[in-house]
Amino acid sequence: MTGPAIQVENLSKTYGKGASAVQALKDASMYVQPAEVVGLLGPSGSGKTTLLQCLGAIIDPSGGRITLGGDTLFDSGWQYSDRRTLRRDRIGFIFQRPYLIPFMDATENIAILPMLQGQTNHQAYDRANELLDILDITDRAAARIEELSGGEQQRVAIARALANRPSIILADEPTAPLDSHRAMSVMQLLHEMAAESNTAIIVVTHDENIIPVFKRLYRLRDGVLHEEAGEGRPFSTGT
Ligand SMILES: Nc1ncnc2c1ncn2[C@@H]1O[C@H](COP(=O)(O)OP(=O)(O)OP(=O)(O)O)[C@@H](O)[C@H]1O
Repeated sequence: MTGPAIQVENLSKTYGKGASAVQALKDASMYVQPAEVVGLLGPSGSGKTTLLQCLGAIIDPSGGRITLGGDTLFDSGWQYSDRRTLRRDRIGFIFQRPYLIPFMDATENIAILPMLQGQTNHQAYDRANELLDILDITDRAAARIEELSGGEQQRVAIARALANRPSIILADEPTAPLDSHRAMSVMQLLHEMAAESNTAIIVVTHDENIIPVFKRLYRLRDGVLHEEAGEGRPFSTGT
């Protein structure tokens, strides 16, 4: 193993200044190994979204260090001027709602990112078809987004997050809109995808049903991050 996919050291984030300043992250440190899926828990307002947005290079941390696959991304300042390209090429995002492009079909929604990355249409569609196959939704490839169920849409969103083979995926409550059976199958898929593509995945969740599947967890309280051992409960087969 070559070291963590992502390493965070003493990350802090303060919103605002003076009397109205909010210290949303206080010296947060964490790591995720390649192919590992970790949970990120914490009550509302504890800093989960702030941490995810710092890791996703969406907002600026106030201090600390973020290393992605050995490359320093942030060290008291961003080390990459083109953070849009950094996000597109190296980080995958899965949100609570899939945010798919409604006038494109499932395949096009997945192929668009590799095409933006500069791959040929042929390569991008090959990758999209491969992911549709792995995620077992090939039969819905040509469906418009509105014709897909919530679970199918979330599978397409997972495929899109994997399309550019990112080293890390940030998932913000990916199972929130799903019933418990679909939520568990999305979690199982995320674990399979992590193992298959050596991707590190951080899953923010409030979902009590899925918390037992994590082997390792981080919990935020008032901006302070702690590591915890999880149950690592196996997925039951045949569901
Ligand atoms: N843009 C902002 N400006 C000022 N304060 C903010 C901003 N965004 C978040 N905060 C504050 O930072 C703290 C952490 O917020 P954050 O959204 O990261 O929490 P969270 O754990 O994701 O909450 P939830 O589970 O409700 O989404 C909260 O006190 C919040 O009010």
